[in-house]
Amino acid sequence: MKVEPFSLPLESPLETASGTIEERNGFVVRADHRGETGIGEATPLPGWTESLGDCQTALDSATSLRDLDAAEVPAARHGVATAMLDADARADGVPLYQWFDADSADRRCRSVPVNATIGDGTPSETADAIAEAVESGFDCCKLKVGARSVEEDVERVRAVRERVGDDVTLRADANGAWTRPEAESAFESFESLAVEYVEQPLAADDLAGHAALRGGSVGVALDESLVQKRVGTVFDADAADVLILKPMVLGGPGDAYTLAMQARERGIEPVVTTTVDAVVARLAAVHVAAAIPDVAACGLATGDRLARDLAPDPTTVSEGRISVPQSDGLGVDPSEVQTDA
Ligand SMILES: O=C(O)CCC(=O)c1ccccc1C(=O)O
Ligand SMILES: [Mg+2]
Repeated sequence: MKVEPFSLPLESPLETASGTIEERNGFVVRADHRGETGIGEATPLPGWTESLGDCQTALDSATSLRDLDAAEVPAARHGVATAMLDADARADGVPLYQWFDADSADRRCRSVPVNATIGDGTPSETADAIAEAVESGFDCCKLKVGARSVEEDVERVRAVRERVGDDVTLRADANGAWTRPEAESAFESFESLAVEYVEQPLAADDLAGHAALRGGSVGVALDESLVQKRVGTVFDADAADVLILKPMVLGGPGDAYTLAMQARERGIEPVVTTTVDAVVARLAAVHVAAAIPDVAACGLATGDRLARDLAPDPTTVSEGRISVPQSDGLGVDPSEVQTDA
């Protein structure tokens, strides 16, 4: 196994209620498996995964995937798991999304729907950013809330709704910022603004609070709660309409795919997102989404936030969809991946 560090600045930092993401540091992993060299990416995100140092330590000492615990070092595990899956899918001559479910291996998925991701900002900045996204083809936009008062966030969503009309699906992501009364007030206002769902309105450990918010027209999506709680506990709490699945946070593409299928069985809609990663991990997330039949719009259109990348991006985003590479494996040529770009 070969592990190389990289550091990539963001061209447009993402402002959220739990801080601003300004750069992404991680490791490219190359692993020989079944006669192929697969490529993976471990890009830890402080607060969501292990630290960069712990990720490096785990990668340096691991000899196989089994040495890497999804709950302890999810990003390191993601890096190795992705490299193995890339090699597996190459060895079997299929794009990675087809490799996840052998029973429907001839199902073609050429693109998946995506949402635009809009950070915090004033009402007019937010309306401008969403109008621009809609102009470039997105019909589903997610905006970050919770960094300012609920009144201001409601004003932002109202400004957006007035600007883009009723045909655009709007989602919000509070990143755990609200108290129960704040969330109740936001949900009440968001009903008339036709917000589809709110991601993580309350603190990650407040499953009962999330369960109590459900039942109206605004859905509850859990994201950070999956980091904090066992998935069985989340399912048992009946606290979510939607589960946000981040392969980097969950220990790899295979773990995320398995969770997506478990969610579907329970009537919970899976939504796959990146953690604003480099191209290798973004592709892994695209393949997870493509493996889910009729997947809802996913948070995969984050590539253009990076100022530079590890390799050319084979995907394109247009008309609110991201293309899915159809070549074997992830769809990136390992010889084109450079960590010193
Ligand atoms: O879901 C999206 O649209 C993009 C991904 C995203 O918002 C995100 C990116 C990095 C860290 C956390 C989050 C999040 O969903 O909270
Ligand atoms: Mg979220």
